[in-house]
Amino acid sequence: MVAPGPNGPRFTDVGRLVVRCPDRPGIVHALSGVMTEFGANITDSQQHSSDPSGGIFTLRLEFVLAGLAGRRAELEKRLTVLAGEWRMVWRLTEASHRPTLAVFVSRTDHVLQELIYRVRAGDLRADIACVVSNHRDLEPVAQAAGIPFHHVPVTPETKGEAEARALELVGEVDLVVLARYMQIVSADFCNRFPERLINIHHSFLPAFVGANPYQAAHDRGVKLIGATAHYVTPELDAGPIIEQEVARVDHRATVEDMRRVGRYVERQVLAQAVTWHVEDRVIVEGPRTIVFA
Ligand SMILES: Nc1nc2c(c(=O)[nH]1)N[C@@H](CN(C=O)c1ccc(C(=O)N[C@@H](CCC(=O)O)C(=O)O)cc1)CN2
Repeated sequence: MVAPGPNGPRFTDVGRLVVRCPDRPGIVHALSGVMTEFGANITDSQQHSSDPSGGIFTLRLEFVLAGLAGRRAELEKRLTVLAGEWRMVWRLTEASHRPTLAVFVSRTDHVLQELIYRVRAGDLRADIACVVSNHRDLEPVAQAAGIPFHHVPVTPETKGEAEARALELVGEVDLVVLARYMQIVSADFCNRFPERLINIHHSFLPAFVGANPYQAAHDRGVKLIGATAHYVTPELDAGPIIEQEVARVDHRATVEDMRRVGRYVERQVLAQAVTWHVEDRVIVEGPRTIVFA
């Protein structure tokens, strides 16, 4: 990230462009040519070709363009022309935009607390618009942080209505985070936030899918536990993985020991995934992601 500041560019002049298209020679030249046309200075560029013999090309540019907001429409018009020529899918964002998050929780607070801390510290450039929970345990946490808290109880019989109520309360946000929210969400919920719904699963996927992975890990006698942040799909814990981490345990670890050690892994993994997402560093390619960290 370009370091804005007294000697750096104005934050409002920093833009990001993410591009995906069929891979062929000349793409980088064409894109950098457009940047040059507008007098934009490319400050960071990362790219990936899925197959050297011709697959999918993915690129992420950071650039500085004086008066970006006022020239955005003109730049988007030019990129639209280029996209037609190269069959590109593209996304342009202004680094000064602070994405809004809705965070869904149940009873455990460590992941929510991590997000609140990182927003307050300025490490996560986003704003938590609301917290939604099927329990009231974490209402004091949200209130202490000045974040609206919505209690939406869920029972097997009322799951559909509860989800509709939650979505109505959330409204339009940039990203929804399931921060140890212990409810399986519907396909409709997933489709409302395509590639904008992130879950933290408390195991090193694909191991131990489901609601109680630490018990399953203990029963299996693992020597490593872990956490996985992934985009949410209707299939449980099977969405594209964004970030993972593991921690060592041994024969002395109880299930509670695993939960305690795992909490520190979960909070780090989820916060890193959300940070990369809001910085436009994660691109979904089929069942996997490309992360331009
Ligand atoms: N559609 C999806 N929904 C959710 C996913 C997902 O990948 N796709 N991840 C889960 C999180 N999770 C594990 O990380 C998880 C949460 C809950 C359950 C579960 O069986 N819940 C029961 C109710 C349990 C209860 O009431 O205490 C259920 O929903 O019927 C499994 C895995 C979040 N949602």
